[in-house]
Formats: sequence, C-alpha cells, structure tokens
Amino acid sequence: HSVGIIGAPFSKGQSRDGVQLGPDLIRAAGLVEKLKGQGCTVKDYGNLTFEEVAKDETTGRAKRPRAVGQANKQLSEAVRKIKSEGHACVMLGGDHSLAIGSIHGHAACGTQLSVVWVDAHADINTPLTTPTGNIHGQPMSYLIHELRSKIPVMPNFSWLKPCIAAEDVVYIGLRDVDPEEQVKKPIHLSYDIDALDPSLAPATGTPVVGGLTYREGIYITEHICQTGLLSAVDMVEVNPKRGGTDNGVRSTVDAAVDLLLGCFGRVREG
Ligand SMILES: N[C@](CCCC[B-](O)(O)O)(CCN1CCC(O)CC1)C(=O)O
Ligand SMILES: [Mn+2]
Ligand SMILES: [Mn+2]
Ligand SMILES: [Mn+2]
Repeated sequence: HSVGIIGAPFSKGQSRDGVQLGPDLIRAAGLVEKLKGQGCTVKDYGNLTFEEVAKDETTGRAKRPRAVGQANKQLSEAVRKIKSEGHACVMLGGDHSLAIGSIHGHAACGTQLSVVWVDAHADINTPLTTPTGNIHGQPMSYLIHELRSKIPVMPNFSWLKPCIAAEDVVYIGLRDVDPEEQVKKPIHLSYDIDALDPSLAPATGTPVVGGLTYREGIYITEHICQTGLLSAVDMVEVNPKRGGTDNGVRSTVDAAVDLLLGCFGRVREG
C-alpha cells in the first residue's frame, strides 16, 4: 500500500475545543512508523493551516459556515492532489465536517464512490433541519445528489457540488439519529433461513457453513422492529425434507418462528 497522510486540525464544525489536536496526537502515537513497519510506503503531507475567519454569521441554522466552507475547500484540493499522486489517502481530523472536503476531493479523481459511514450519528442534517447548528452533524447533506434542493446557498460553499448518490452510502453503528434525519420508507425484510448457521437451521436447500448465530439472527429482527417501519417480511427456504433428523427440522422451524416473533415485538430477556 502507498499511503498519503493529511492532517486537518479543524474544530469549527462543532463547539468543543480540542478536536483540532487529533492529527498530531495520532502521529505521535507512531502511525507513520507503524504503517511502514507493516510494509506500507508512507508520504506525510503534514497539516493544513486554516486562516481565522472574521464575522462568520450563521446561515439557516448552520454555524460558522465560512470557516467550515474554507477549510473544506482547502482539504478537497489536498485530498485530490494526494489521490492524483497515486496514494490511498488518510485524512486525520478534526471534526466530522471535514468529510465534506475529504469526500469531495476523493470524488474529484473521477470514479463514482461508495461511502461507508461508521458513526453513532447519521451526520445528514441539513442547514435547515440541524437541531444544534453544528456542521459536523450535516456533512452528508452537502455531498448527496438527492438532497441538493434542501441546501441553501452558504458563504464559502460555492465550490462544493454534491458528488455521492444516496444508494452508494451505507451506515454502520447508527444509534442516535435525529427525527429529521430519518428517511421514512417502509421496510420490506426478506429473510432466507439459510442466513442462519446450518447447526441451527439445517433444514434448508442450500446450507452454507459460517452462518449467523441465533443471537445475531434475532438481533436483526429486533432492530428492524424497533424502527417502527417494518411493513412486510419474507421468511423463506425452510425445507423439512432437508436437515436430516426430526430435531434438525424442528430447530429450523422454531428459528423461523422466533425470527418472525422478533420482527413483531418479541424481545429476549437479557
Ligand atoms: N445529530 C447531532 C449530533 C451530530 C454529531 C456529529 B458527529 O460527527 O459526531 O457524528 C445532534 C444529536 N442529538 C441532538 C439532540 C440531543 O438530545 C441528542 C443529540 C447534530 O448535532 O446534528
Ligand atoms: Mn460523525
Ligand atoms: Mn464527531
Ligand atoms: Mn458521531
């Protein structure tokens, strides 16, 4: 791997001091040496420097837009350069408003991106829906084509064009989504019993080792139930002619029933 590192000691996407210290802290913990130690070539492009911005008035509800827009313009250019020089880019923040520049700069190198957003939060408030005004809770709204009409003109944001399709985003770790961030679409859950491990659900046509445990399988249904959006469920591929023993068939059928109960409110104790 060839890795290019850029530090973005920026904190104006939110209001807590200290997050600007992240880049150098991560370096001091040996990131460059440890990457080299595992065979990477590493080029450290250092830290961006961000000019102070005077009279940064709130736009809509978004706070400090000039500072955030300017910093992300610089970051976009830096990430684009790192990508053009053939590296995988590591951006060290700084607060999450920096994803605006990082993803924009990455997308500028031409190929359509998919985004895996690992976060307790969806960070997809718009400047008009944000409950706090902090732009670190909004970056996705500026990047996604489908939300373009929801974004007002913002000072120092004119350089930014949406560059990601909503279908190319996946979230992992979400557990604190604001009401305005929830996309209200009914859920169709299509559950093939062979997702479960054959030790638990052997009575199915195409068993594959390494499947979900009972706990993992049920967890999915309980969480989908909690969204309140479940509108239809498929529970398929239970086959009593497979699975060998009566016990195997019984286990498979019981699992299918438990999964459906999980979809409609049954919660395990503990
Ligand atoms: N969704 C929040 C938090 C964003 C966090 C940004 B990060 O980059 O860390 O993902 C607001 C969260 N929420 C507001 C209402 C409160 O009662 C609970 C927290 C927002 O400020 O938009
Ligand atoms: Mn975030
Ligand atoms: Mn954050
Ligand atoms: Mn977060």
